[in-house]
Amino acid sequence: MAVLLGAIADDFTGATDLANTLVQNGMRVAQVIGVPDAQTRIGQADAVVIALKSRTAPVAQAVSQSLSALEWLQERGARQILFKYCSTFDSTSKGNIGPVADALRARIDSDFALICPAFPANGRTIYQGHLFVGQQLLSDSPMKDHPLTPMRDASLPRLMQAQSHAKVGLIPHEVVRAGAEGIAQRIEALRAAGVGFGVADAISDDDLRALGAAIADHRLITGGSGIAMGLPDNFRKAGLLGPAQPPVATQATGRAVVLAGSCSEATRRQIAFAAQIWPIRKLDVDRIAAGHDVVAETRDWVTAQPAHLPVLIHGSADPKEVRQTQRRHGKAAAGEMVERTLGDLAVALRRQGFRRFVVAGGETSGAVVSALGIKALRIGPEIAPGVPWTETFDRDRLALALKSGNFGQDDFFSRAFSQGR
Ligand SMILES: Nc1ncnc2c1ncn2[C@@H]1O[C@H](COP(=O)(O)OP(=O)(O)OP(=O)(O)O)[C@@H](O)[C@H]1O
Ligand SMILES: O=C(O)[C@@H](O)C(=O)CO
Repeated sequence: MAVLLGAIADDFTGATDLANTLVQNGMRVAQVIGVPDAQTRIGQADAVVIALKSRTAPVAQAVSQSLSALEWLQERGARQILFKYCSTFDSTSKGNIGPVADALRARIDSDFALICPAFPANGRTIYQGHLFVGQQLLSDSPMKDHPLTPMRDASLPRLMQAQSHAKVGLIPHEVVRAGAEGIAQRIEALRAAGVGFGVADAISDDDLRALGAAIADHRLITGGSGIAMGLPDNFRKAGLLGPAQPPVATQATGRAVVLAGSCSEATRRQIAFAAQIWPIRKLDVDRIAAGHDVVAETRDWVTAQPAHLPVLIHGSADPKEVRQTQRRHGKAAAGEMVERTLGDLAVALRRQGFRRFVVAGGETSGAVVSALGIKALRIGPEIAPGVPWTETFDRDRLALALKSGNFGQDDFFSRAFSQGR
């Protein structure tokens, strides 16, 4: 059976977020890690989400990986392609959202694509082209201090225009609110004016569903997981998608660990909460840089903890400390050292019988999932908006929850291990 929707996600937590939305809206979804090869089995899937680690990769690499992913999806007959990026539009003036979207648009030969990172359930809304995080403009939110992609502007048309060769326009809320027909007319007008990308305002799930209905025949869509909400219904209306199946709980049993690399405010609050109930340990970036075997030291510390409790290991630090660490070691190197250490730790802990992993942060999830050699994930029940449990297909099952840095309640980690499966 051909794939209906093919998605290319620029990080791993973003991929599970999107896969979760599609599962919640009744699609069978396979999430694959990296561009699949001929051997990758995806089972019976209505949608395939390819998780890349391209958000902060060099531009040329992000573009070429995304085009390879596109080719694989097109070979499987995908009717519609969704380029999934972060609901906080994580990028720099060089990219990678603009260059990847430009390249996909050219390859698909689509003259117009939507830009809509809105995710109202997690407080990301768009009004007059400005992205809000809760009550704050993106540029006033904690995203201004992100270790890799600090967001210092909230205007999506301006952010996109700096990265893309195409003309960028706006579909304002008054049009979106009026429904799918008006949205389609506005898109036609933008197209006629030579606009290649249209930022769509959206402040509610109803807005996202109206947008979804208006873009049923678009071959390329770009946005956050929210814009995917209305897409399964388009396939259902066209008689291509069967009735919804509820997600199946994960089966993995074994010790539980949280590996956190995200430095977001939400993750730091979640770590502080977990510190009251579980053993937790912070990685020392200077010791990693000095060549100490921090993986072995941390693994030995884990072994000494009570086996019935989850443990939490984090690189995460507040913005001031992150800045100081970056000054000492360089921005990319500091991030890479923490990611590599957490990835190697995941491998060491799997050898010690750990089977349930919560990973905080998109880049961090990329590092951990790659180190564990995971090729594909099945999507299980939702723990919090945008974060499902997932499970590997192998006989020696691992359950993983890949948590976007900013997502989840303060007690997310304990919720995940107690109720999420
Ligand atoms: N103490 C630290 N000093 C410098 N960099 C750090 C430190 N701790 C973590 N990092 C790095 O910060 C980056 C955090 O990015 P990551 O994508 O994992 O989280 P996030 O951006 O909050 O999550 P998401 O992408 O899901 O929104 C990683 O590269 C991580 O290695
Ligand atoms: O859209 C989001 O906020 C998340 O899915 C994500 O991409 C975090 O890395």
